Amino acid sequence: MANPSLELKSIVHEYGQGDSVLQILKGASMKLMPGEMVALVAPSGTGKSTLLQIAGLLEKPTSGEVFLNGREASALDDDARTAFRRNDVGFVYQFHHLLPEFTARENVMLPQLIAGLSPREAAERADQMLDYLKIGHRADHRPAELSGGEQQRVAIGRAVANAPRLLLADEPTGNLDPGTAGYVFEALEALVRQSGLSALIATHNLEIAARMDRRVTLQDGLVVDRDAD
Ligand SMILES: Nc1ncnc2c1ncn2[C@@H]1O[C@H](COP(=O)(O)OP(=O)(O)OP(=O)(O)O)[C@@H](O)[C@H]1O
Repeated sequence: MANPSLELKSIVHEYGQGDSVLQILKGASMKLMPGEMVALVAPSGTGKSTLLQIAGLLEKPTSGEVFLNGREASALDDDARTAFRRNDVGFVYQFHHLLPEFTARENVMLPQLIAGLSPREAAERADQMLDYLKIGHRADHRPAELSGGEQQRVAIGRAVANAPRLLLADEPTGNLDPGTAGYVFEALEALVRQSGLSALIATHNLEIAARMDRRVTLQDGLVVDRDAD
């Protein structure tokens, strides 16, 4: 059987020190299988962003293990973690974080250039990606010239430009009106389904969550199946 794209084992995470320690995750475990799209739906402050940051190797857990594609990643040194993150994980956030001085195409090219592709290859792939996300006609525009939904589609294109195996998204439609949110999620979903990557997506939008393969929540610092109730 294939390795999970992501496996979290008994993740504990604390913020603060001494008397002010706040234990947010208390032994959270979950698996995400290749091609699976899972919604993380939980109240504000329960640790969704923390969990995503740990899964994407942006934050080291206080204890516990993170496996990406079957490889234990939490024990790697900083350089190896960075390489792993760059090659295997794509991130989408609530706010697009596009670089304002670059065009849509250049924003999607950037991670590919960092990964070593030639400018010509990176531009070709960026254009394909933007076409796929139905914003090819906006490739030469800067983020400030794009609508919120268009900006977020560029951010999705950038996240998957290096063909990661895992996509982590933290409220990717949280900043959009409901109609635009649905449209942007459709583009994200089509891309995930077509490329076979796995996605863990934190969202407060229950309609969007309903369209994923399954839903989990965070309860008392643990990951719990949300479809059971
Ligand atoms: N760097 C930090 N230092 C101290 N406490 C933190 C830090 N980051 C997060 N927290 C606290 O940890 C808890 C969980 O935060 P987190 O951002 O993971 O929650 P969330 O479920 O993503 O919330 P939201 O839905 O509001 O984004 C919160 O109480 C938050 O205040």
